[in-house]
Amino acid sequence: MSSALRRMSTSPFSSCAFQQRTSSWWPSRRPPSTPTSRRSLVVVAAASNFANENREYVIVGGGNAAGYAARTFVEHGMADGRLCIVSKEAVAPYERPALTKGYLFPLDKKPARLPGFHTCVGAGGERQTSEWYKEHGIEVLYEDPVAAIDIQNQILTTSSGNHLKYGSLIISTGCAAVRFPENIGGNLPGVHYIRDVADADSLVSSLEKAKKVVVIGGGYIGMEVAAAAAGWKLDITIIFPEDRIMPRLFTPSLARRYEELYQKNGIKFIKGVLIDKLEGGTDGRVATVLLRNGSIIEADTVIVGIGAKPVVSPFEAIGLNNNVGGIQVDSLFRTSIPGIFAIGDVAAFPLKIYDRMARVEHVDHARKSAQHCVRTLLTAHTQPYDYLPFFYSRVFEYEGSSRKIWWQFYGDNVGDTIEVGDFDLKVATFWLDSESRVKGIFLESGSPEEFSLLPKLAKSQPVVDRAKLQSVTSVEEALEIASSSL
Ligand SMILES: Cc1cc2nc3c(=O)[nH]c(=O)nc-3n(C[C@H](O)[C@H](O)[C@H](O)COP(=O)(O)OP(=O)(O)OC[C@H]3O[C@@H](n4cnc5c(N)ncnc54)[C@H](O)[C@@H]3O)c2cc1C
Ligand SMILES: NC(=O)c1ccc[n+]([C@@H]2O[C@H](COP(=O)([O-])OP(=O)(O)OC[C@H]3O[C@@H](n4cnc5c(N)ncnc54)[C@H](O)[C@@H]3O)[C@@H](O)[C@H]2O)c1
Ligand SMILES: O=C1O[C@H]([C@@H](O)CO)C(O)=C1O
Repeated sequence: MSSALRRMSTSPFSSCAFQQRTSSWWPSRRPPSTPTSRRSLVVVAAASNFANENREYVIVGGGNAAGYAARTFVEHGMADGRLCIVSKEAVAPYERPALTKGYLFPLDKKPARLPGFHTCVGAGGERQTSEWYKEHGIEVLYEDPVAAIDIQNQILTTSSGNHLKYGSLIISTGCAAVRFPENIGGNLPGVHYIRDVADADSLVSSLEKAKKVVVIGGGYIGMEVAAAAAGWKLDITIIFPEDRIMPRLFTPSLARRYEELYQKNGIKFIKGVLIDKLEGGTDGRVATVLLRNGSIIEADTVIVGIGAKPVVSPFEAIGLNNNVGGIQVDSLFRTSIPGIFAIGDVAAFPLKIYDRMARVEHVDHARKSAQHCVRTLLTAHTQPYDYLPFFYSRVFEYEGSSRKIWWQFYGDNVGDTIEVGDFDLKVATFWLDSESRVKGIFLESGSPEEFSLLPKLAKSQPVVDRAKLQSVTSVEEALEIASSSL
C-alpha cells in the first residue's frame, strides 16, 4: 500500500467531513442555464460572473463515467443546483463504445447518431440528453476544458479563463489516444485517431471518399474499425507489430480464426512490422505508409489505434501512480487530497479481487466506479469497491454482414489457457492458474444464459479438472464442467 493510500485510510470519512465543512457557503440559487457552444458560454460567463462562484460538486470531464455519475447524483436528489460538469466536448455524455460500432455502419445501414446513444442507454438506463441535464438543474459547461487547478483555494481554471470554486471534485478525464508524432506524419489530413464523436465524424467523412484504408494497431480500435470499414467495401490493410491480432487476449488459435474471418471480408494483414513514416501526397493528404521493412503501402485514409494514455494533466499534483499510470485513489475513489475523487479510465484503484493496483480502460468500470464514488460521496456508504473486470466487443454487426461476432471476457487473463468449441459456432477460452482455478473466461457467440455464467465463474474461481475440460469439444459441456462446483 502506498503512503498516500495509507494516509487516507486512517480517515475513512474525510470526504464527508470535508463536505460538511464546506457546504454552508454554497449558493442556494440554481446555476446559469446550460450553454451549448463556446460562444454562448462566453456570453453567459460574462453575464453571471463565473469567477470564484461556488459550486458544491464539480465533475471534470463529460464522458462515459460523468454521465453515470450525474445519474447517481439525481438518484440521490443531490443534483439540482448543486452539480456542475465541466466538459471538453460539445455534447452531453454518451456511450463511447458506439463510436467504433454502430457509428461506423455504412450510411445506408442506419448508423447510430446522437442523441441516440447518450448515457445511460448502454446499461439500460434513461437517455440523458442536454435537455435532461437542464431539467435536473445540472450545469454543464461545454467545450471548455479545465486547464489548471489551485488545490489550496479549490479553484479550477478553464481554458476560456473561467474560474470555478468547487466543494468536492470528481476527476473523470478518461484517456486520450496515443498519436504518432508530427515529424512522422501523425497529424497529416486523412490520418485519424478515434476517441470522441468529433473524431468519429471526421473519420466518417473520410470513409465517404475513401478507396484505400490502412488501419494501424491490432488491438480493440484496430479490430473494430477494420471490421467496420469492411462494411463500406473498401480496400483495407491492417498493420501491427505483433504476430497476431489482439495478442493480449486471443490465444494463437483464436487469433488465427479471427484473422481468417477478417480475410474472408477482404481485409489484408501485415504483421510483425513497425511504421516508419506516414507521407502526404501533392494535395497534402496522407498518401503512403512506409514500413520499417522498406515496404510502401498506399492509403488515402489511415486510422491509428495504438493505445491510449490517461489524461492526468493538469492534475499531476494530486498523486499519480507510477506503475499503472493515472490518478491514484483508494477503494472509495478518494485521492490523497480530501474532497477530490477520480473515476473511470483515469483512476488507478485497488483491484481488490486480485490484490493489486490497476487501471481499467473499459466502459463497465467507468459506469460502476462512477456510481460507487458518488454513492460514497453523498451517503455514509463506505463499502470498498470490489470490481470484477469485464469487457466486451462486437464486430461485423451491421445488416448484411455474413457473420456477426460478439464476445465477453470476465476476470483476469493470467495462467494457462484451454480453448473449447468451434469458432464457426461458439468458442470459449478458460484461463487457469497453477492450482487449476478458473481466473478468466472468454466466450464468443454464447446464449444469454451462458454469458450469465461468466461472472459467476470468474468471481468464485472454481477448481476444474483440466483433463476433463480439455477432452470436451463443445462450449456447453465445458461450461457445465466449470460450473459443476459453483
Ligand atoms: C472508440 C472507443 C470504443 C470503445 N469501445 C468499448 C467497448 O466496446 N467495450 C468496453 O468495455 N469499452 C470500450 N471503450 C472504452 C470505454 O469507452 C472507456 O473505458 C470509457 O469511455 C471511460 O469513461 P471515462 O468517463 O473514464 O472516460 P471518457 O469516456 O473518455 O470521458 C472523458 C471525458 O473527459 C474529457 N476531458 C479530458 N480532459 C479534460 C479536461 N481537462 N477538462 C474537461 N474535460 C476533459 C474528454 O473530452 C472526455 O469527454 C471504448 C473506447 C473508445 C475510445
Ligand atoms: N471493446 C473495447 O473494450 C474497446 C474498443 C475500442 C477501444 N477501447 C479502448 O480504447 C483505447 C484504445 O484502444 P487501442 O485499440 O488503441 O489500444 P490497444 O492497447 O487495445 O491496442 C494497441 C495496439 O496498437 C499496436 N501498437 C502499439 N504501438 C504501436 C506502434 N508504435 N506502431 C504500430 N502499432 C502499435 C499494437 O498492435 C497494440 O496491440 C483503450 O483504452 C481500449 O481499452 C476498448
Ligand atoms: O455499451 C454500449 O453502448 C452503446 C449502445 O449500446 C448504446 O445504445 C454501444 O454500442 C455499446 O457497446
